[in-house]
Parts: sequence; structure tokens; C-alpha cells
Amino acid sequence: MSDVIDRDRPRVVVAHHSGWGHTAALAEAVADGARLADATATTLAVDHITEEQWALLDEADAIVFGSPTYMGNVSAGFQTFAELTSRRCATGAWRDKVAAGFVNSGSKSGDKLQTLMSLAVFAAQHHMHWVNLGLGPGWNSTTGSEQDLNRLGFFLGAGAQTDTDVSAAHVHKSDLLTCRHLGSRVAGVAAQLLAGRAAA
Ligand SMILES: Cc1cc2nc3c(=O)[nH]c(=O)nc-3n(C[C@H](O)[C@H](O)[C@H](O)COP(=O)(O)O)c2cc1C
Repeated sequence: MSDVIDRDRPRVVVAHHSGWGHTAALAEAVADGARLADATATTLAVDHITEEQWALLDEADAIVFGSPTYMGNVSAGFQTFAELTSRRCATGAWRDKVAAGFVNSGSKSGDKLQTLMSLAVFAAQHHMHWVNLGLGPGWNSTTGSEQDLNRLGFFLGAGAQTDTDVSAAHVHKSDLLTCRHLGSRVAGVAAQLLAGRAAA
């Protein structure tokens, strides 16, 4: 594929922290969704970030942030990354990129809305365009089930729950599909933005 066509495809980076691999599995699902929507996608663990990976972030059209919920907020690993972006924040390096977020916790709620809100505020500090989940709530009626997309009923981004005593192979199918949906949605919005900028 030529460089010109490659440049026309949105570049999505999924920047996440994960202590035991649960949130990393969700990150892969986000990337799969972006690829399904014809974007290029890279997952990136923010606790081992190289100069090349910083460059990937700087060149991305969209960055999807992901964190487990630790003590009712983003993990220290994610927050360390966030603080390392302060110079980019000051210079507006990520201004007008598309952003979105996904979070995970051990408890069904686990106060992970707070985690998602922290991601959204982080994106806002970078003057990024936050994309919401774009799904109605699942599993909220007598005919619903925990296999529904968006089974935990989030709007701001994707919310997942993983039992604390299972491996990453047991991340809930519905949560993986919900994250895949988010990746596709982000890629679609990024493509619309790129097309709009080109037209303008
Ligand atoms: C230090 C620490 C704090 C945690 N705090 C919360 C919490 O506030 N709410 C919750 O529901 N789960 C909490 N958990 C559980 C994790 O969110 C859960 O195990 C998650 O799946 C871990 O994802 P990871 O493998 O991507 O790190 C905590 C786990 C750790 C290690």
C-alpha cells in the first residue's frame, strides 16, 4: 500500500497501563476494532515507553487511553505516564487529536467512573476531542443479559469488570466486544475528521 493511501488511514494508538494483563487484553480489543474500521492501530504499554513510542503518540490521529482502577482512580502506572506528558500538554502537541477511554475494575462498579473521568480530563488538558462510547446501556431489563454489549451501562467510554482471581484469558467477552466497538467508533470519527480537514 502506498504512503499516500497509508496517510489517508487514521492512525490509532491505544495507550494503556495494566498490572496483570486484564486491561491489556481490552487494549488489544480496542485496536482490533480500529483495524476493522480500516485504521492502523498500535497498542502501547505506558509503563515501558520508548522514544519511538513517544513519536508514535505524537504522530497519531487518535489516542485511546486505558487504565485499571486502582484505589478508585487511574493506576499509578498510568498517572506517571500522564505526568510525563506535561511538556506536550504545555506545547499543545496533542491538540485536536481524537481521544477516548476504557477502564477496568475488580468490582462491578468499583468506582471506575472516576477512572474514566480522569482519562477524559487528561484528554481535555491536552485539548483533544473526546469520543464517547456511542452505545445504549445493556443488561438493564428482564430481557437483557450480561452478554449484552455495554453490559455495565457506560456512556463516557468503555467500562469493564474482571474478577480479581482470573487470568487475562478470562476477561469478559462482552467487555472485549464493547472495547472493540469503541475502537471502531474512534477510527470512524478520526476518518471523518481527517476527511473534513482535507476538504477544508
Ligand atoms: C492496588 C490496587 C487497587 C485496586 N483498586 C480497585 C478499586 O478501587 N476498585 C475495584 O473495583 N478494583 C480495584 N482493584 C482491582 C483491579 O482493578 C482489577 O484487578 C483489574 O482487573 C486489574 O487490571 P490489570 O490486570 O489491567 O491491572 C485494585 C487492584 C489493585 C492491585
